[in-house]
Amino acid sequence: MFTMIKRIVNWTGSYKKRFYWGIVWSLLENFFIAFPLMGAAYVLNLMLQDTAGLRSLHTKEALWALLFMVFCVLGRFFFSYLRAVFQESIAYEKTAEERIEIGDILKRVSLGFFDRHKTGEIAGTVTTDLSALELYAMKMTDTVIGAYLQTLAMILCILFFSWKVATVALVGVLCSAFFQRRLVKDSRANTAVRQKANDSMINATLQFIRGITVIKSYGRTGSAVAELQKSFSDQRDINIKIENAYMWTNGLYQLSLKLTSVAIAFMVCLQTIHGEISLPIMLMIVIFSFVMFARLETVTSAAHTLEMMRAALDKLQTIKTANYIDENSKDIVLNNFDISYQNVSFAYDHKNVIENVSFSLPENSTLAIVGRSGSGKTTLCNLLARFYDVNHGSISIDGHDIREMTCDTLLRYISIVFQHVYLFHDTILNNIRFGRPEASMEEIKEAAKKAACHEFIENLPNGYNTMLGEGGSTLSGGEKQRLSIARAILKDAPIVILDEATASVDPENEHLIQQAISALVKGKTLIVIAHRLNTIQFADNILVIDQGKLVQQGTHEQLIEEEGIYKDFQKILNKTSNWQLS
Ligand SMILES: Nc1ncnc2c1ncn2[C@@H]1O[C@H](COP(=O)(O)OP(=O)(O)OP(=O)(O)O)[C@@H](O)[C@H]1O
Repeated sequence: MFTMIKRIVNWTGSYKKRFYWGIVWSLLENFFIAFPLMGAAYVLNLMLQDTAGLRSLHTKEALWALLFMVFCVLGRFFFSYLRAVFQESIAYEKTAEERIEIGDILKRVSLGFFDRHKTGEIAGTVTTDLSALELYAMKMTDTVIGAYLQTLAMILCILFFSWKVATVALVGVLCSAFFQRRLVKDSRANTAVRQKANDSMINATLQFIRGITVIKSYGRTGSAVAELQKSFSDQRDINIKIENAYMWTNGLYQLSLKLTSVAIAFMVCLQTIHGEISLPIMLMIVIFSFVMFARLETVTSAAHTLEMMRAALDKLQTIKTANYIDENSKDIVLNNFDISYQNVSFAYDHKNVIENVSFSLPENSTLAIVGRSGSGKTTLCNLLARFYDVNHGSISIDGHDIREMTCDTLLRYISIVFQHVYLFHDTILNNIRFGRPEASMEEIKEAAKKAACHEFIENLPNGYNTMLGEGGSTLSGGEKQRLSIARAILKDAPIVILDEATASVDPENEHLIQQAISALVKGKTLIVIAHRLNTIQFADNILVIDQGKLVQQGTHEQLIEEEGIYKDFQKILNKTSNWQLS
């Protein structure tokens, strides 16, 4: 438990000093809880002496005692307030910083990171885990530290009157610590399982929501819901298992503290009978014995919650220690946009996908990449955008290896239109503006006109301020595609990567999209992943990729004369005008 507290303290980073000051205020607060009891014992002592006729109790003495108690109550609230001011907002401030930092990190890691860590896992860290830290990190550490400080303050007060009773109290606390350690051990073992069940539940839920159209269209609602329900019941089972384990050990812990209270009361009675301590002191210590463990009794639940946070901190650590893809890169100003791939090889984990590919693409020219589905076309483009880094060879622009450039710099020069368009749950205006946040309304409308989407946007009830569903779900495929092209036109980057995706739209939309694409690529260095040969016949250079290898290259006229994949594709195209390569 204390290692966990140490971890949380380290996690607070620059707020550590405030946390330590909080402990000082907490200690003082606890002394001010113990002092009134001592004051009450003192007054009681005087009253008993008065009753026994040994000395008379003066009103002045009673007033002073009353004043002292009021002072203690005020002191307690003052230090409690100071502790709250110093400590309580730390977790909120820290988690806000963490969320911003994670956003930054996720922007700079390779896409391979997202292959290794599921979306649910990352979403769980940013939402559930950080929320748990936000809500409980400070509260639980305060509960534990406060409880031990209060017990320490009370034992020190008892020590002032009887070292024997103080020793009994100390031994009792040490015994209870044994059960508390056991509880922490159980919690630690179960937390990892619970965390896994939690991530699986988030993943299953996300998958269910994302795949809802496929699930419905295949009539698999029953089995999909069953899978979702399984993740919910796994989560329930592990929670019940944790609670059961907790109940027993916690029961023993509470019992040890109660027995210690009884032992203290017994001990103090014996000492009173033997005349070692007076009756008022005995009463004070008996009161102490039942109050001193009140906060300590809540420690197990705090320790349990703290252990739950261990997994959250572990997951946070995994994200925070992820390698930036552009760790040692810098901002480079490019003067031209000649692109060159030299002996490029790449593997996802251990699966070779690109093998020794070399080609060059002069500025302002058009390169088309064709090949069967899964041949590596998208991967070749992803390497240019540094979504992944090459394993061997190099890619350069204007003679600079792209690994020397930060992703932000590199991506300033590149616009990508993906085959699967993603639009944000935001207004149409902001979705287009994403290409260039500082763009004016006129520039946005101009880009929309070029991308042949101004008209349909204007016809919407709220025009450019229309809110889109998540992923652009409220628009047709063709409309989404044109909006994404408007976004790229607005960005006006000198290099354009186009995952050509007009195959699945109707002829009218195809015409509009082609019109939008022509506006986008004018005067740019263009790489187009061609799904249909008839759209790339005018490319300056065509690469034919087969199983990650560059097997042919040349113009359409040259390739059509050669025996090979390209000619075969052309034959198929001639046979059926609707044929798709991928
Ligand atoms: N993130 C990934 N992790 C592991 N393997 C991947 C990943 N992405 C793609 N692959 C594999 O790499 C190979 C090349 O994929 P890529 O998407 O580059 O092909 P493609 O030619 O663009 O295909 P398509 O035309 O169907 O889009 C495929 O075998 C694919 O299964």
